[in-house]
Order: sequence, then structure tokens, then C-alpha cells
Amino acid sequence: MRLDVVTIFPEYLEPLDVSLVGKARARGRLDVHVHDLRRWTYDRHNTVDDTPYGGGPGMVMKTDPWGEALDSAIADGYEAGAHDPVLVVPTPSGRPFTQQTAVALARQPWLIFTPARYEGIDRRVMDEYATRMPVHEVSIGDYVLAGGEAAVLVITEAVARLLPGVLGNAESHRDDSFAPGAMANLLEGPVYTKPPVWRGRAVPEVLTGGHHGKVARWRRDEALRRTAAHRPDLLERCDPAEFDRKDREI
Ligand SMILES: N#Cc1c(N)n[nH]c1-c1ccc2c(Cl)cn(Cc3cccnc3)c2c1
Repeated sequence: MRLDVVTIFPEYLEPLDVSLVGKARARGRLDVHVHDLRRWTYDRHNTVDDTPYGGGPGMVMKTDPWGEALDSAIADGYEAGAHDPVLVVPTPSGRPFTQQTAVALARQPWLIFTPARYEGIDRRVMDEYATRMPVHEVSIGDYVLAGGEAAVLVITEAVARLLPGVLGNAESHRDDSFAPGAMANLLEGPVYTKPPVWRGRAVPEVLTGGHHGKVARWRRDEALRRTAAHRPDLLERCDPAEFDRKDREI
């Protein structure tokens, strides 16, 4: 997968050099190109914004720098052999970014991110590129950020971990809270490791008893308990028959 990111804060994307995404890049699973939007400005102040038509607070990001930057990134990508680009636009007014979105984006060969600032990008930029590729406007949650770069880091990690060969078996995303299966839609339950007792607190006996069926049921019950407490809305998606079937297996 190729990723292009156009931003006025290229240094904000430095975390894409480390940890899981950094490993995916080192293994050749991910090819990341960060472009400084100001490279496509030609005035003394490298201006990328202007006042909004119709008045109102804040500033709007101008068409020309984005158009030239995206045309350049797209040309570079095609020249490098990439194909079928998808534009991903972080915005507070976007569709919710979910695990399903991550799965869908992980299937794409080329993502182009346009994290912006101020009040957003002139609408005509997204309209222009929607004539050439799918455009996904996404929000990473119901809270307000100052710009889209943090969203790119979140989306990139959620997508990269789904790419073949990025997660080792030990870290498999097979048991993700939001992945299909009996624990689908349930939050993770509590986890424990050595020592068996820490400051007088012992690990639950069921986890050290060696009975895999009892461990599986305990973990399922703890996940249900945690989901009921923190995300009761997720329980509506659960199928009790699935639990009964799993119970019969245990
Ligand atoms: N994704 C996501 C997301 C989220 N969940 N919260 N905020 C954002 C986000 C994404 C992109 C931008 C751009 Cl461009 C400018 N801002 C600041 C802003 C905030 C409120 C209203 N207008 C602009 C962004 C906020």
C-alpha cells in the first residue's frame, strides 16, 4: 500500500516512522510519502488560507496550493506504479471512522490523505478530485481537534495493522473487539501476566487452572460485563445464540 499525506505540518507525521507503521514501512508493506503543502505556495508568506466567502469566523484553506500539491502527489504515485487512489479527508463533519472503515481502506492499494487546518479546505478541491477517485470524508470521533493530522495517525495505524504481514501471530487482529466472531462487538476484558500475586492482589484462579474451556467462558463473561458497563450500545449488535453456541463448544 502507498500512502500520500499532504499537510502544512509534515513533522506531525513523524510518528509514521516508528512502531507498527514504521515496521510495516521497513518490511515494504507500506510506502509513505509526506508532502509539505507550502511547497506549492509562491508568495513571501507561503499563504495557504484566506477569509471565507459569506463571512464567518476563521479562515479557509485555498484551492490552488491543494490542487497543485495533490496533482503532484498523484503524478508521483502513478509514476511509481501505484494505481486506483482513494482520497481520505479527515473532517469533523465526516462519516464516523470505524473498524469497518479501516477494513475497507486496508483493501485499497493507495490512500491519499488531506489533513487540513483552519475551518477546512475550499469545497471545490474535494469536488474536483471526486471526479477522478473515491473521496472518503471521515471523522475519528465525536470530539473536536484543531486539524486533521492526528486523525491521519489514527487512521493509518488502524489500517496498517490490518495489512498482511504487519502484525505477528502474537498480535493477531483476529480477536479484535470489533472483528467478526463470537467476541465481535464486545470490549476487551481484563488481562493479567506474571507475577501471580502483586501487592497482595492475586490473578483470578480460573486463569491459572489450565482449563481452556473455563478460561474462554470467563473471558467472554468479563468482556460482556465490561461492554455492559462501558458500551451497552454494542450489546444490541450481539447475538445471544452465538454465546449459547460457543457455550456448547466449551
Ligand atoms: N477527523 C476529525 C476531526 C474530529 N473528530 N474532530 N475534529 C476533526 C478535524 C478534522 C479536520 C479538521 C480541519 Cl481541516 C480543521 N479542523 C478544525 C475544526 C474544528 C471544528 C470545526 N471546524 C474545523 C479539523 C478538525
